Amino acid sequence: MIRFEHVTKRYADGTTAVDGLSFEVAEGELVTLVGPSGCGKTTTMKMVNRLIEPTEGRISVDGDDISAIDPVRLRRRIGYVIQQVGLFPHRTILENTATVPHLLGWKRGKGRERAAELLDLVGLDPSVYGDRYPEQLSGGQRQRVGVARALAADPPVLLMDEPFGAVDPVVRERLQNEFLKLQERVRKTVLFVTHDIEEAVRLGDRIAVYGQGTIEQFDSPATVLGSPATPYVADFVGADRGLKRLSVTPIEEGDLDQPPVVHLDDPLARATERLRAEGARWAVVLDGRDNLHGWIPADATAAGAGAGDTVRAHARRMEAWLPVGAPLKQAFATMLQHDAGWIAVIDEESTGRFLGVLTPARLHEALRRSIDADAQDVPRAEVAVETVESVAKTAAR
Ligand SMILES: Nc1ncnc2c1ncn2[C@@H]1O[C@H](COP(=O)(O)OP(=O)(O)OP(=O)(O)O)[C@@H](O)[C@H]1O
Repeated sequence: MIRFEHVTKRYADGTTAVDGLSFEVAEGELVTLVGPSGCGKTTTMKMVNRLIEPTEGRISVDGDDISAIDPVRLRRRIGYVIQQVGLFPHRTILENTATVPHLLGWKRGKGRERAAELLDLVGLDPSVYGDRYPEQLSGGQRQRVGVARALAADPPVLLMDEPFGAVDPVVRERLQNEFLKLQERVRKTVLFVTHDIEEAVRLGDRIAVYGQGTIEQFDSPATVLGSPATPYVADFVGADRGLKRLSVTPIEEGDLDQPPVVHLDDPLARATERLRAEGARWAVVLDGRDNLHGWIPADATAAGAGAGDTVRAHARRMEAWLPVGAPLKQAFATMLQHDAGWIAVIDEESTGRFLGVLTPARLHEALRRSIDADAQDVPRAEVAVETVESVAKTAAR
């Protein structure tokens, strides 16, 4: 879909920012360009929408040589999201989002309708945020508007230059998760620039690791982490690649344990009796729709329970939970944050249906699974084997 053939960019002062670059991004693929500051990532990206012209070589989008396409027309086929978002301060969020449809000459109503749809898609209720101005939004919300605006005219290609670089790490991780879900639905061909290897491995179907103006390795995240092509890549990927593997390995349903489950309206005496009979120290508490409510200890009856009590009166809320598919790293961080021996895993934040619990032992197994799967592609000796204990030590340092 996007193809670079022997592309070089030399600036007027003689700086060679990009040197003989050749690579391809397939349709619907998300490729992250990662590397240290000044290695040529932004130059690469800006050549795709002709904000910068190459000195040599050829770039094509969907088979068309872009040097033959009028830059303004070209940019309308390509969504562009940057760190500074660049929203118009005196236009509402809805108007900002409808910028490209407006430029394309869509009827006002149709453009606004599309903008509202897109705001919804990035998790901003248009009836709440549509009439606000950019300064009335948080940094993370403004980034979402940037993504919505870039998608408004449904371009096949999306260029994203450090789009989540300016927000704090927690918001950043949330935006990354949301963007991955969105990408599953819209399947754009994406070039994504970042200097953060962790972001690169989390988001990319493939990663291009840049040296100085050249690509040192272009491969799947697992291969880049498990089998760096050069000492430079190994150094850039870093010694803590076991931790990064935690970032790219999702929690799967098969990783979960099934502890005893009770419901809010169950009689307390019966529930605790059952736990005692099963030798369990606690049970997960669900509401009437099988959504996670919390947990209850086996000795709840000892804590001054009345005869007619239900589980509801003694259940404790559960803060340590995650949706399935979240990275193991987040599970590990959640366990540490809540000082929890296990965390609950639910279907999706929106439905809340309880699926099971993840324990440290199961987390360890999941990590092994990821390493073993990877070892099929790369020599075993190359794979860093991390245990939960060693990861915990690294994290504690
Ligand atoms: N207009 C310009 N004139 C001269 N040199 C430039 C120009 N723009 C960029 N460069 C140089 O080209 C090289 C690549 O810059 P580029 O912005 O592509 O890097 P980058 O990898 O995106 O860096 P960062 O992560 O800091 O944004 C750098 O050495 C930079 O100083």
